[in-house]
Amino acid sequence: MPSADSKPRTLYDKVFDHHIVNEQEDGTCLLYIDRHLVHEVTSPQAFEGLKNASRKVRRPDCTLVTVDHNIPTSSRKNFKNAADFIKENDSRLQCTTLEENVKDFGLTYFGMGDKRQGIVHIIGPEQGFTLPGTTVVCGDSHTSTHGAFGSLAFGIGTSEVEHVLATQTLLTRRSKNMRIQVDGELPAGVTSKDVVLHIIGVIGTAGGTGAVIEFCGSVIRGLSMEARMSMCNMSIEGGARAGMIAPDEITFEYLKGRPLAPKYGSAEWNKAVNFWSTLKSDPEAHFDENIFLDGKDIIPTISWGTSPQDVIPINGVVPSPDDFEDEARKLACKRALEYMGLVSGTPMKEIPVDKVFIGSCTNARIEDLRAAAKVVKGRKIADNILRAMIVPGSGLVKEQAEAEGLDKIFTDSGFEWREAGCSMCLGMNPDILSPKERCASTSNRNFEGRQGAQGRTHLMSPAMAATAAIVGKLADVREHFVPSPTLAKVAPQVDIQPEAEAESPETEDELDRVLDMPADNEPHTNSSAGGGKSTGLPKFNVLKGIAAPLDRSNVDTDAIIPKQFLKTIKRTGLGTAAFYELRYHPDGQENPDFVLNQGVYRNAKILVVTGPNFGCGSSREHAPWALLDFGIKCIIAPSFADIFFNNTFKNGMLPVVVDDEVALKKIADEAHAGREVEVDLDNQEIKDAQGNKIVSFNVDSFRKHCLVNGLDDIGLTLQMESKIRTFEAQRTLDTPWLDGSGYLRRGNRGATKIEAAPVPKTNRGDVKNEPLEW
Ligand SMILES: CC(C)[C@H](C(=O)O)[C@@H](O)C(=O)O
Ligand code: SF4
Repeated sequence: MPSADSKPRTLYDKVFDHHIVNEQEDGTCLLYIDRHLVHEVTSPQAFEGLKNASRKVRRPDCTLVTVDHNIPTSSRKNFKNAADFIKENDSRLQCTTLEENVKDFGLTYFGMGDKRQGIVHIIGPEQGFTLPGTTVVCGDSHTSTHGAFGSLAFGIGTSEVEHVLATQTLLTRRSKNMRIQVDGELPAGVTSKDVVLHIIGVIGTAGGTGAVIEFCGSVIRGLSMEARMSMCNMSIEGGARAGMIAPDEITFEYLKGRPLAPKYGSAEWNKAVNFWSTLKSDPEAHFDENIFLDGKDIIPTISWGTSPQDVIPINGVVPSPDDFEDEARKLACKRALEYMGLVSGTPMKEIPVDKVFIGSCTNARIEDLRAAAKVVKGRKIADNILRAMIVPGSGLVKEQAEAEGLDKIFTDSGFEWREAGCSMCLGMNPDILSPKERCASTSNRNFEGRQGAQGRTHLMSPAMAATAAIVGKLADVREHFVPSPTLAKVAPQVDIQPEAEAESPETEDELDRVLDMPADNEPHTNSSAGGGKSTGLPKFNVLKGIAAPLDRSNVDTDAIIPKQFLKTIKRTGLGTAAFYELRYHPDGQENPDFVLNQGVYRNAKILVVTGPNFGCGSSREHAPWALLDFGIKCIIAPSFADIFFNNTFKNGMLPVVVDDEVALKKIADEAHAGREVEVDLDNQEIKDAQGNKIVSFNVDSFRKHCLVNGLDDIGLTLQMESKIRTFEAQRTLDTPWLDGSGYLRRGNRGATKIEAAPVPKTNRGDVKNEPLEW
């Protein structure tokens, strides 16, 4: 718990240090994970890996599972089971596979028949599963949401999901510290969504790369928990590994009475609050980067383009490529305007809207629905609006909203009142935009095709989306409706009080009791030798081959592999899906202009990207899987988004950062000329076809060691068993409330019973012996 020395530390440093199980000389840390959230899209391959290696889930009591991305949001009045209810074959298969896995591994699951089901980042906080000072992970980039509680919460890829399931730890490195301080006060009508969109406009989508952001200042302190969650949620859109806010009275108030939080008023609660109150940055703590903003300068903000950094105040005009100095930004602006069907100079408020979506893990909490309902109450949506949807973030949010009569307000004004799920945020279910439809959306990503092929997304706050629905155009909530204080400052606390099943200890004596350990009161240990073996990886030493040039910046993982291909339960066969929207025209014909459709590049082994921030956006490991299946084993770029970067190593691929412009140009010239390039990992050099060195590159020594020896890091981590056990024993003493309680207790009492669904066969390779060595 206490730091090794008394150097002033940031909130992030404190939580990180508190969870180190082991630290290697090169800075690779084995971090203990307190909370693991799981959903259907990024878990099937992880569970399959466990099964192939005969491994168990180490801490079922620290794992919570739900379905959210694929499920329909139509009425569940006649719901019996997922297998009958979900009409699309691949979506159904992914959900029933999850249900099978939940049963096989004895995990707590909120399925579609359970009102606690919802978007994974809504239900974690709602249940009190997310607690201050914890490490929280999920195979989902918006895990950053949970940082609003002062937890260190970040998205991981599927290989890392498997690692956490098997070991309850993760191999990671320290991030930089970035502080974003928003002081002063927000003008009326401005919400936390406007603040975070404004911030992303300031720092850019790569601004937080390699860093954890701490949001602070009087504006942040004045926000409700829900508003704080919306902000931390979108730290990933600013490129950060995570976003954090120091816990305070508002946090503790929110946690009171939550089923999985320590019982309010108990000795355990008091002990927890004492600990949580220490979780703040020391006054002298060092931040690698500081951004200071004044709340009064922020006005309702919306996006105009196809990246979350393309934002503008609602009273602005559509920008022109000439507004940007940087060549890459000029090009990106031109392309975005074409895609969005916008003309430079058009006032934003003159742009008509076709559809309105109020939902997603950013803005589908009760407070968001209240803010939208205030705007639409007694008014009708405009005639030109083809469809307006409200998708509550969870069954409990829906129930609460209905108890307050919000559903009636929405349906009276012409909105559809849906069931909980991710819905049109990414359109993995039937809720999608048609080509060229323009949507006012409270979600977090406006990438090309995000809400439906050729759909056009404008990001904004719930009050602004509701205003757009009534006006029929993008509109300023402040001009149309008298702003209420709830839009500006602290909104009322959430009233949701799900039936508590927790039996928190009442006395100090009970504090050393572990409530929810597996039957034998021990974690489910996976051995590193004998019983648990996993697939090794092919070795990576020297790779020589054709390099395909890609002259783009901020290539997002939605572009590398669109959502429709995420419904697979396999890791292989995704090569045809790589860059799908760029490689194929809407009629299915190849686009001859895209590099991977041209001559020698069809056999490229290396991708040379000349713009920064490759792989930003979602955590989908399907992105490296698709590239690998296409034949690409190495990507060279000036910079990468953090999660994508990690995911490539886990698949025996090598991402190489070349930020020297001259060297990168030389490599790109070789690629453009169709000549081979050699990536020599042993010597850490990139060479031309003749073997002449172009540039040296850096790589973490542990990662290199794993790549050149083809090592699987789960096997390596399992050798740390005694250290993990020692850590867990100390954790039980220091923070006993983190050992599962309530419905997470032994035997999963309280969790929904799952009907068996057959597990289809998949084609992951056979288990074979792996080399084990740190
Ligand atoms: C499916 C999942 C991997 C993805 C993410 O990581 O963000 C999704 O939630 C998204 O919003 O694109
Ligand atoms: S960003 Fe959208 S798709 Fe991703 S978890 Fe949140 S609601 Fe679901």
